[in-house]
Amino acid sequence: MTLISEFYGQFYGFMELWPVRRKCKHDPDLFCYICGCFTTSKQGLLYKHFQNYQTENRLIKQITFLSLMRNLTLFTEDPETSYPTQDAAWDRFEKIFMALSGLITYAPVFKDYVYQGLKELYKDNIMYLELRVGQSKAYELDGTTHDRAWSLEVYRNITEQFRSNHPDFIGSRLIFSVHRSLGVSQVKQAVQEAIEMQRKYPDIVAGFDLVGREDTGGSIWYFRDALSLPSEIKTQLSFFFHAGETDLDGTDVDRNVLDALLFNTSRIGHGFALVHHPLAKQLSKTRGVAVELCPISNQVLKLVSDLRNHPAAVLMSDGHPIVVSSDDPTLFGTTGLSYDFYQVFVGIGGLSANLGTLKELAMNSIRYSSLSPQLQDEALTVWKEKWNKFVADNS
Ligand SMILES: O=c1[nH]cnc2c1ncn2[C@@H]1O[C@H](CO)[C@@H](O)[C@H]1O
Repeated sequence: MTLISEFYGQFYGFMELWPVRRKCKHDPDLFCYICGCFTTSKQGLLYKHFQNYQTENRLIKQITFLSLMRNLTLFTEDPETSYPTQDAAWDRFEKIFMALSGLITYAPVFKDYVYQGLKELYKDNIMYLELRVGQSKAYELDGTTHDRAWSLEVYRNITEQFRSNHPDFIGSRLIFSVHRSLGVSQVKQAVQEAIEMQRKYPDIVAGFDLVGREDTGGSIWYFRDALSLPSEIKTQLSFFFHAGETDLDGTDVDRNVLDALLFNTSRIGHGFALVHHPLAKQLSKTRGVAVELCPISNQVLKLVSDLRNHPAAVLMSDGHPIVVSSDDPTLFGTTGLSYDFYQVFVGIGGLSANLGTLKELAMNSIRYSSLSPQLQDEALTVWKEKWNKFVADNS
């Protein structure tokens, strides 16, 4: 993650010279990212390159690196031309995820990726992380794949290793996510798996979510049979639904915010449409269901251009519970969470935002986390010490 965002600016000019569409030499029927283009293959072709990487010459290695920079982020100097519509932005966004999947699920890379990710967040003063994880399985070069439990143990072991080197880091918990382009039975299977994993790894599995573009995927209501499974079998699975990430007022998708609340969601991802639904807005406030606000993501994916007009400005002035999140910082060319905090503070909060706003937002991240009340208290104690030092050092 750090690599991509730190080096991107430096190499951007040179990368423009690199031809865009090239056939992959490893599979001439497809285009691929390292050779310079998007593939339609589901898994991406990156794994093929690892097989030959050691023997490639220096120039090829450099080109590989530059191609990765160019193709694996949405960063562009002229977003209005590159992404004229929401469709264009989402199209490229999803393709990048497909390609990244082939890269980061190669088992040794995956372990390093998790560690480097934690390092980058820690450098940005993040003490605790709740991360949505997808369904891709880790693989080895001989073609074998690892099961979900293997990935969960990697997350757990790598986080423990990180904590032993950084004792003030509290830890990370995972939200199982499944793409909303799948069918009801596949989502039901994923819910079943999330229930099993939560039973086996209660310390790190926080719950379940549906991801992907709401405007083109299945609504929460569409998946109602799958999502009812936990209550049918009388078990508990927390939901952290993406809901209302749309500006299509009055559609089924727009009503996802209501259905998320009816399914007792613990937080609402984005909740951009929440202000259009007074009842949902009130329910979410009184139940303490925080909105995960991702300002940079909303801007890049073209839900809002001027952040002063972001619906969250209404939520903030109403004292609605809000947590700030970064969504997919690598893809947006940012790192950590500070960029999003800046946007919330300066853009959405406007002139009435002050030190108290930052304090409230930072504490919300702990208050509305999936940590137990006891762990939240412990985390708040550590956080308060850091906050007092920050204020003292800067006053
Ligand atoms: O802001 C978002 N809204 C909806 N889906 C998202 C967002 N960010 C990422 N993903 C989804 O997560 C998957 C990778 O795990 C991607 O396929 C993308 O659809």
